[in-house]
This record gives sequence, structure tokens and C-alpha cells, in this order.
Amino acid sequence: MAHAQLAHQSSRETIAQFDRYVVPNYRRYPVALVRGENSWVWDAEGHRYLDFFPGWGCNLIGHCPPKVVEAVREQIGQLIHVPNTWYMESQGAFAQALSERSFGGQCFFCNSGAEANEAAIKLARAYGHSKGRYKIVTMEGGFHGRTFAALTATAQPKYHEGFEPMVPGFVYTKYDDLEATAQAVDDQTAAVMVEPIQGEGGVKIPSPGYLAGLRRICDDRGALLILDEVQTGMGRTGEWFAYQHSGVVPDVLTCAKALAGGVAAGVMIARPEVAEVFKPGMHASTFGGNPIACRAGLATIETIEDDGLLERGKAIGARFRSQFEALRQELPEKIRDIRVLGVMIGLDLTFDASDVVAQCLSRRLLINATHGHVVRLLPALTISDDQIDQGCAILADVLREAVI
Ligand SMILES: Cc1ncc(COP(=O)(O)O)c(C=O)c1O
Repeated sequence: MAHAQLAHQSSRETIAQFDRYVVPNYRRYPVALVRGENSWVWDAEGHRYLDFFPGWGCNLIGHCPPKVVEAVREQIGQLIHVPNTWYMESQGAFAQALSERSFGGQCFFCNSGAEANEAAIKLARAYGHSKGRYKIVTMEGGFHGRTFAALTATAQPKYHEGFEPMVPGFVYTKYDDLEATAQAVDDQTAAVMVEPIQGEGGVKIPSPGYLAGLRRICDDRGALLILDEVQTGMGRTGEWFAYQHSGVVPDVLTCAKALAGGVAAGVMIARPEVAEVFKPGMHASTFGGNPIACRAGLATIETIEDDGLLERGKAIGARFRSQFEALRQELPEKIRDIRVLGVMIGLDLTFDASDVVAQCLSRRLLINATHGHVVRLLPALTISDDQIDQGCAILADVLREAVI
């Protein structure tokens, strides 16, 4: 039986439905979440959790940010969906806002990071087509999504296993190694695609000068530079986009996750001279750039600017860093490295972090582990100092108690 109204059932009842009716492709925590407010979330039993990883990075301005909620509520009562055969004010305004905060490019909207990267890969191939350029060079340890081209771009064999053959024309090289990349790029290369910080790959921040070096290689060889800012973009690192720390400008940029305050949205932004190769009919997305997502995106930008959240992100990062530096002094055998840029935070442990995640969950702190031993935190730009201190105290206790 289907109910338009939910029954407010227990976590256990929801889990039973999932076991029976939902494809088992996710490992889930045994909790059903029902409500969120800024950096707090509540489960079906009414327990409150402090969220250091809100929405896997999608809730960068917190759960249910008021301006986003208001914009979506208003839009949903006017028009829920407008396909791309029509103009709509919200899409034009959102494209202008993103273009003005990046590099003056043109926007293609979609619904996720993988889709944004598919668009970027297709655009690079279309742009290079007449010159025989089709190869896409990507970095080992990178992550670009689960659809086929994005998955092939993801140079991690564990994600390809069982799905081969992959899409032809992809070349893998070492991250943060300009010499290796220079060797991988040739006159058949359409684009080099890279994350300015590898997120899923372990919050890896490359050496200073890395993006500038990649820009030089691309310019010398006539290849495009695509930056995957699906995770780093929209203010997470203390600038609108992570490339802005470097002064290097890409040809194509992708962003999703936090783009619309937690509403599903993705975008590819391309220099107009590159974007123009996409003629009508060459690429599309039915839901991409819908008015709900675009209104939510505009409200996200307004919130970040009105509340000074880019600056706040830098201060939050500094507070986490100082707490973790002190903890590393205390636990040098457990903490190998601390990597922070804005609210993109990695704590590299000397041991597997999965039990740390479970222990934090049992104390009602939500965190993530990636690449086995890296605790990854993507806290909201709206988190308070008190909440940071509370969560860090829990994490510190868990690390103190961890047996290695
Ligand atoms: C850098 C990067 N690119 C692409 C993706 C894929 O995004 P989505 O899951 O929205 O398809 C992710 C997701 O974690 C990501 O971190």
C-alpha cells in the first residue's frame, strides 16, 4: 500500500522495507534520519546527531537552510518543472551568478556530479573531434562518478571491477606529478581532467604550483583543462571554487553536491569558445536546470554572500586544524597527517578508520572515512564554534580509546 502521508515509523520498520524493496548497492548505517536543522539531524526515534559530514557534502550550508527552503516552497507552488525547450528566468539568473563567480563561462545544467563530468568529457571530445583529439587524461586515485565515462575517468580499478570493458580513450597518470602528466599528454589528448583536491581519494591537497603546471602542459599541447569541482566547489575551500586559490583558470569546470543547498543539481561551466561546439541536440538533460534546483542554487549563493560564509569557512578550517594539531601532539602514533582547506578536512590515521566512524556514530557524531585510513569531514559553513568543539571532543575521545 502506498501512502502520500508518511506513517512516521521506526528505523527498524524502514530498514525492513529497504531489505525487501530497495536494491542493496549501498552499505547503510542502521538508522533512519527524519529531520535536520543546520548541523543537527534527528533519527526516527528522536535521537539527535551532530553532523560533520552533512549529506555527503551536499548540505554545505547546513540542513534545511532557511532561504533555500523558502525559495523551493515558493517555486514548487508556481511551476515544478520546465523542460529545456523553454526559457526560464531562474536558470538564466543562476547561470549568470555562477559565471560571474567563476571565469565568465557558459553553463550546462544537470542533476549530479557524474552527469556534469559526462557533459565535460563529451564536450572535450566534441571540441577536439576535428583535430583527432579524443583522449582524456585523468589521475590515479581520482573520483569522478559512477556513470560509464565518469567511472572510466575514475582511475581506481576497484570501481571498474565487474563492469569491464570500460570506455576507450582514457589515459591514467599520477596525481601531483607534472612530469608524469607531461608524458601522458600527446597530440591526441582532448583534455586533462583533475580534482583540485582529491576528495574521495583521501583529501589529498596537491603541491603549490600543480594546477599552474597542468595549465602549462595543456596550453603547450593544445589540450583542455577540466577541473572536477563537484566536491570542492561552491565555497567549500574558502573561495567559490578551489582553483581560485591558484590563479589558474580552467577551460571547463564541473560542480554538483553543494551547488543548490542540498537540492539535486549539477553544472558544467565552459569557456564560451569551447561551449559553442555543443549544438542543439548534441547533449541534454530532462531535469537539468529545472526551476526548483535553480531557485535553490540562487538562494544558496545569497546565503553564502549575505552571511559571509567564504570567510567563515576559512575560520572553521583553522579551528579544526588547531584542535587536530593538538591531538596529533598527544597521539603521534595514531595521526599521520592533517589536511585542511576551508571546510574540506582530512585526518590521515595510521590505522583503518571504519571503527572510528562506528564509535563516533554510537556517540551521535556523524563523520566519514575514505581510502581506509582517512577520516573525512565536510562540515557545514554554518556550523558554530561550540559544535566544532563538541564534535572534536568526541572524535578525540574515540581516537584516544582506539586500539591499534
Ligand atoms: C570529485 C567528485 N566528482 C564526481 C562525483 C560524483 O558525483 P555524484 O555522486 O553526484 O554523481 C563525486 C562524488 O563524490 C566527487 O567527489
